[in-house]
Amino acid sequence: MTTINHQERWTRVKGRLRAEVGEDIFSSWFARMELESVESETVRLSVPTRFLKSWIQSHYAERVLACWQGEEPLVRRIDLSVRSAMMRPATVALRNAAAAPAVSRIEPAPTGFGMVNGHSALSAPPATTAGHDGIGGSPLDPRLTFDSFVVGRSNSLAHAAAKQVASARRGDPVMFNPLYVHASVGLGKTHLLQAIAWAGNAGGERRVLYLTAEKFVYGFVSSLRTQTTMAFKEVLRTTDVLLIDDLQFLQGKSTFAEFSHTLNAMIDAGRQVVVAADRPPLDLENLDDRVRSRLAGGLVVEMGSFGEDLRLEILQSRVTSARSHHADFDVPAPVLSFIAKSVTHNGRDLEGALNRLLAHSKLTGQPITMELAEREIRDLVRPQEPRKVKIEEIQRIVARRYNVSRGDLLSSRRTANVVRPRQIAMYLAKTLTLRSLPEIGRRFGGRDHTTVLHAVRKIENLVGNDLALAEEIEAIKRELQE
Ligand SMILES: Nc1ncnc2c1ncn2[C@@H]1O[C@H](COP(=O)(O)OP(=O)(O)OP(=O)(O)O)[C@@H](O)[C@H]1O
Repeated sequence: MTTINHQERWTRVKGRLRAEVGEDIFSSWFARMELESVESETVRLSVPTRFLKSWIQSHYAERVLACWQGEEPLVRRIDLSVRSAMMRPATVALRNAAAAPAVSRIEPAPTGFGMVNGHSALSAPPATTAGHDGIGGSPLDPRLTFDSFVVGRSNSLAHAAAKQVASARRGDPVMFNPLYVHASVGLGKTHLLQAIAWAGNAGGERRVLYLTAEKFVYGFVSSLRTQTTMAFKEVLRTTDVLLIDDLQFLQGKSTFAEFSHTLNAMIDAGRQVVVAADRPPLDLENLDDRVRSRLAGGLVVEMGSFGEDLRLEILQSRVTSARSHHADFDVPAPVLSFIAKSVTHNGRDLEGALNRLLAHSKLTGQPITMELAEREIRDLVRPQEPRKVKIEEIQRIVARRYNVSRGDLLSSRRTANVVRPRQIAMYLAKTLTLRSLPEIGRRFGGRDHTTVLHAVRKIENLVGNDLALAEEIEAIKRELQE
């Protein structure tokens, strides 16, 4: 069977998984899962971190297998591995093409750590990290710099804030602390954080530490095991700029406490913290209220989805950088426009699409035509998903429509002009988001989940009998989707 067949099947398996577990769970756990190979009865999949691997294995192994069997009954086994951080963007097509070079060469930092201390990031880590494997930073990808980050409408604020953080000098007043960047999968959070780390390195005087949340957990747990917690804390507290990626993956009660302590200590000492996650601080359900509000208390910036212009610019810049290694790699402008129009989801898919064209052009020597591009990227073209709605937006729009304030909706006021809009907003929060009843209650001024349930039932009943209300709610839904 061809690679493309496997890819198509994999796309359908992901569709089944997405339908079964819902969009939120899918994007938290499976969005970064990639197909490595299919060998008779075994499907090999990979994820970027050990944490994801163990979580998927313990919670979703059977479901993943069942979804595969739904597409290919002969499959008996799923083999899940952790792919190297340095291989992140490679695609199946490229990996299977052994002779095909990557779009641009990726060289692991010789130290294997992302700690940069004012010397070259590729030089040995500072003495404080030596000998404490759990304390080093996470690996940095040399391609993820400010130079290769394309700025557009959806990410310009995050980019400007990141630049500001990166260019500050030791002793400068810290402008936004923490800087909290959130975006859906593949929209450039890691790219931006690593760009700060590389730039911090070039600046030369501050100690910048880039850690994935998983590495933070690992560093903390392993330092407990080897009784070097003091060393771990010392490294964190002698860091000038702490960059924490994928915060939604932070796990474990004692780690939360350590994270909270580190965050407070860093901010109170005027040292910079930058956090990236796939959701806003208030939606990080594992963290306690104080940490959430501390995280929300600096600058919170969302990076929205890429517009077509930005996608095209990213593709053009990727082709230019690929050309420095593969001079004869030529993608005609209409093909680039076609990819920018059709591959709408995220940066990883854009890169995947180009990698496939590059692999094809290297292996066959044939020019890249529109027909070839259409064939190669078929499975990366996904139907438009409805826009994700946030509870704050629901509150804002409902409040405006009923001429009350958002504060009224969250307050304990029980006058009729506030009670009904509040119930409508809770009903919409339950039906349009994946948030649980207790979470919705918390977001509506700390109410009990039974109050939310009552509101949802009440509006459900009313909508069945009251056409005007049903139409009003439909209009609010349309406004939320705009
Ligand atoms: N503005 C941009 N300019 C250039 N490349 C980008 C941009 N945004 C994203 N990319 C590219 O898209 C790919 C995915 O980006 P990245 O890994 O930073 O996403 P992420 O938001 O951290 O995703 P995840 O939620 O999975 O961690 C990377 O190859 C990255 O270089």
